[in-house]
Amino acid sequence: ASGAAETLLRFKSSLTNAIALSNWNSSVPLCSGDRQFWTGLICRKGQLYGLRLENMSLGGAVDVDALAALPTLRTLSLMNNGLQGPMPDVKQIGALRALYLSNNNFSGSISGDAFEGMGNLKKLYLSRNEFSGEIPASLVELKGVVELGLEENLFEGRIPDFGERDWKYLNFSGNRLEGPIPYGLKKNTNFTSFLGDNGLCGEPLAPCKSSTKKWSILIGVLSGAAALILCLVLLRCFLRTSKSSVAVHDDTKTETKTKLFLSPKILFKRPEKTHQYSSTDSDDNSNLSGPTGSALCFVRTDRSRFDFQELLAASAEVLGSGSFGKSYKAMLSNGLSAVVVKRFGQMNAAGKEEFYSHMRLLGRLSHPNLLPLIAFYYGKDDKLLVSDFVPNGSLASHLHGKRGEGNARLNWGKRLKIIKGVARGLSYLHKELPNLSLPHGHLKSSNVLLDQNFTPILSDYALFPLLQKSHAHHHMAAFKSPEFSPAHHDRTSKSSDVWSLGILILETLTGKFPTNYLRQGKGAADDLAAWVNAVVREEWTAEVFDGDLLGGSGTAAEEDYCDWDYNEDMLKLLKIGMCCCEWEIGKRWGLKQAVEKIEELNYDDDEEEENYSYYESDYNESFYSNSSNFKGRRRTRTTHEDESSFLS
Ligand SMILES: Nc1ncnc2c1ncn2[C@@H]1O[C@H](COP(=O)(O)OP(=O)(O)OP(=O)(O)O)[C@@H](O)[C@H]1O
Repeated sequence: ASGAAETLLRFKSSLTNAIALSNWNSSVPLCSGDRQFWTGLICRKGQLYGLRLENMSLGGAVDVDALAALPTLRTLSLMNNGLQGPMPDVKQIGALRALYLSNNNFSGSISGDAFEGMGNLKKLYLSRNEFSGEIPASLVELKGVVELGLEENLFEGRIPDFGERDWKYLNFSGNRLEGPIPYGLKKNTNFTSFLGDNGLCGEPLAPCKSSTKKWSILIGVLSGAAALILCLVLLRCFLRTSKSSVAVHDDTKTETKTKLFLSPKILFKRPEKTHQYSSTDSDDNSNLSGPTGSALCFVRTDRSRFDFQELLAASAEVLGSGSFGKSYKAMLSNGLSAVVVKRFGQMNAAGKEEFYSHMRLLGRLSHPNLLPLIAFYYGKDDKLLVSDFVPNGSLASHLHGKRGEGNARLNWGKRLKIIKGVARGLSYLHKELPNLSLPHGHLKSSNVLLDQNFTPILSDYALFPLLQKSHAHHHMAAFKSPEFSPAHHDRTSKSSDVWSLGILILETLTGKFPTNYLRQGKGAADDLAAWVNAVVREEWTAEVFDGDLLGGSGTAAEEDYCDWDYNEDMLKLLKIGMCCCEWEIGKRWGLKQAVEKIEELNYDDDEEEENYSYYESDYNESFYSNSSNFKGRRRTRTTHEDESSFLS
């Protein structure tokens, strides 16, 4: 084996879950001309030029010593994996031109000299890890770097002065940086590059307050606070003497307010209100007639408006980091409405005109099972989409999240209600957006939000035309369908949404997280649909259902299956799910058929469901006794007089 092959195998051995690299084999050459024989290699003129090991679910730490022994290596991408540990000592691979480590679990501070001597580096992406501490000083010395992605880490302190450059990409957003934005960074950047960094100021954000101004504000605040305290003391004395219970009530109020004020999650706070991106909203929709300025554009007439400054000034918390960027919940200053701002960093597939017209299209959609788009912001690198906050979590959090207070188990009634709503919302999208190849495209359980009544509300729909293709291919649910193969022609179609619906149904019935969400194209042995198929074929059908759904409390292994119960409609829904998950598109059900079949299923009123009245009223013994396909067993309940006859 060549030295490079041995070195690569050594590097591989430091990784965990390197299944995607199973064809790395020392008896096979690495490259021939520009062709590579090992997965993830980039070859140039018969030599190893780069490693592109993205989206492979790789874990473990990076063996930089091994990589340093590859003298021709110029580009290294380990993006979108689960790699851990501190920042790898990349200066050992001094000739690198591009380094992509985004979307991993790297953490800790990066030493100041981490990039010393890497004079060839042009692109550095460390986004969406947990790097902390200051931005390393050695980075500033690398004058060739024109693409720098540091967003969504925990960097703190000031942004160093990189001098003037023609930045092709620059992003510091979603960190804990503070202080003035250096002058040189104003060129080719806009404020989205700094969004979410509490404490940054200066162009393109609001101006920094001068220190004299700060002092006068401080003095003003202090004297105001002193006056307030005096008033409070007097008020308290007065209340004490009049009615003690009122004083107790006041204390509680003060405590709540303090907690809110001290919350570390205040992200959008900005010092003052004047920068060039203040809203240009008018009362009509004229700002949507074409791409005008950099403003928050409202797409609906039925919503009260707020301006960008209000959004920036809102208290906000991070809801989570998805495949496209972070989502923030922001409480508007009216104190009543909460909105969600989702930042998309890979949304440059459409030009500005096309983007605006797509937003207009989305703004016209209206259905009880769709999350309405309220407004958007169009920036060169980042786009922001604003929608309502939906208060009851997502289907994913209810199925797979922690059990406990506020996260009651989902009974059959709720699950069926959710699936029905999802089917209706999806069917509406297919009807209203006939020209889109993927009317939803990203249907999965974290994009099914639930309101207080467990009405499902679909989010992140119809975005495919806007997203960079390669990013969409890696992340969107439709591209996890069997008809998509990264290496071949993309055969996804509207039917891929049906496949996603099928997976969602199976996930909802089994309570299992579909590994399908993590992988592109054809699944393997752990494919949820394949698992369900196998279990049903083996007639262990009761085991397929989530224990919670059947009234059991533990996992399948812990349960006594004689205590389990399922009903005819659950089986019908299981079948619908399986028919939607057919690998062959020709055999797969169409959406219309799936929706019709789902609509035929019944559920009782939620309240009754909670009391298990379902089991009393809808129990269909003849189905169970006649069914030879399924081992139906009834949950042992003292109220069932006919228990023994069923089991015998
Ligand atoms: N409008 C909303 N109201 C309430 N929660 C929301 C809203 N939008 C998103 N969330 C929740 O915020 C979290 C992050 O959402 P986000 O859409 O960014 O990522 P995701 O759904 O996990 O992945 P993806 O980006 O692939 O859709 C998720 O738990 C999601 O359920």
